[in-house]
Amino acid sequence: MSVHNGRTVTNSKAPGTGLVIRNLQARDIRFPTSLGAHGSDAMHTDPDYSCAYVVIYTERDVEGHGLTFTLGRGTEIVVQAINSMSSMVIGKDAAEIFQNFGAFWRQLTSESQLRWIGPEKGVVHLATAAIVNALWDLWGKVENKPVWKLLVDMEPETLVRAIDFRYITDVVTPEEALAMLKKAASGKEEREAELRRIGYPAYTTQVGWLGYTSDRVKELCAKYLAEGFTAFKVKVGQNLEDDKRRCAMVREVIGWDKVLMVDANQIWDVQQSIDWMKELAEFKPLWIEEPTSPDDVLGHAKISQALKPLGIGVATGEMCCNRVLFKQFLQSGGMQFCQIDSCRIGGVNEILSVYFMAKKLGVPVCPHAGGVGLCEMVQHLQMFDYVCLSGTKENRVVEFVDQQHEHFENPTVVKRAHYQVPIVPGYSTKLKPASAEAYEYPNGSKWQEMFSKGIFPRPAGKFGGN
Ligand SMILES: C[C@H](O)[C@@H](O)CC(=O)C(=O)O
Ligand SMILES: [Mg+2]
Repeated sequence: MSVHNGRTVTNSKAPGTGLVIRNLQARDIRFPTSLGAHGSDAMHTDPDYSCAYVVIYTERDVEGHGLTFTLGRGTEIVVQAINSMSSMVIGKDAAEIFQNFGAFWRQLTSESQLRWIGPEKGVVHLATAAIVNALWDLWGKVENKPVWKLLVDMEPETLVRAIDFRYITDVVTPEEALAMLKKAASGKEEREAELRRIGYPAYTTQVGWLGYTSDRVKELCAKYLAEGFTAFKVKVGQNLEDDKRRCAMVREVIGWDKVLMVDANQIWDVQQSIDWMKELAEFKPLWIEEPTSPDDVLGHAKISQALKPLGIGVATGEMCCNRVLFKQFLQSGGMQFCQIDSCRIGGVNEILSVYFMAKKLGVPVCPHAGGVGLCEMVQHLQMFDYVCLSGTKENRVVEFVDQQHEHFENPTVVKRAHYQVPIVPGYSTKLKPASAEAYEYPNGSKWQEMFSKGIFPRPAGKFGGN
């Protein structure tokens, strides 16, 4: 095998496994979550949990489903970006893509004109994520395995070939990644068996959306406590007195032996983050999430240093735009908890590179999952990490939000606050056809009904924004 740095290797084609991609469809799917303030935080006060949803059709009776998460308005722009990229996928042989996925990923993200509107960030990168996630779903289905198991059983060489190491070889090289996988191979079977028995620990954010009333927050804390949750995340950042009141209220219900996290969704300046968190320190939060701009690596490092004596870590990553930013956060001490997101960077391939860097630099990964389909996807990634790479659950937990699962054909299963291993082949990303039809924006039956009842205004303008 030739471990490479994102370049094409010539001997990679598996004979007789051709799977030509015939078509790729992108759809704008939106759920009206703003009506109940579900998903609300200090910055995103009225999110309509949405996604740009991709279906990849092949010459055989197998499809790939993928998505990238959005908040409503703007989803149409991501759909357009996916359409603009689709010619790089249609007509390709998926079997060839999978054998040398890193080289294909580099092609997709390096298209000589399209890259100008990124590169590897923003709308084009969200579009990349949707396409790449659909390809992994397809791969899992072709191999008849859920994606976590596909990764677990994969030859380390094939897995490493899926990653484009450009820009990160100063921290981790393909050879090192390969060595890490080989080193972690001992104990794999035991960890997989344990995962199948117990699952992977989850924390909940469902209790703490900023737009929820106090009664609702208390009721939900009690509900998730009774379900066995031991870690709870609460949104903060708009009003200090209100934050104190809410944190006190949550502590009153969950007690002091449980874990509390707080999330500011980027609302503060650097010094303001430090000052505000000193005020909230009495509630003993494990971490402050996204205190300031998601691009401010040195600002996060300063906040981390200032809060360390208070026992508060900094968590970030859900809006970290690519592996280069993750590299700098991990190198600089700007994140004590690395929150990969399955849709923000370029899909599974790039996320794997972040897992390798996090392992090398000793930072635990706690995936972000507040969004449509994110719980469905990140469970696969974290399970791979546990079985094949980090080999530990220490300081690690996966976010769980209890929303929109009913729209997926194979939703996450969480029991006793643990994600259960997905058993259906693929990446758990297929929406139920009836849900996709009903919530397609703006022509789906649910949206038409809401427009005619005046619940939402009919969209105006070329892009259909409401
Ligand atoms: C707008 C989203 O709901 C966001 O608040 C999610 C998030 O920050 C999280 O889950 O963490
Ligand atoms: Mg967050």
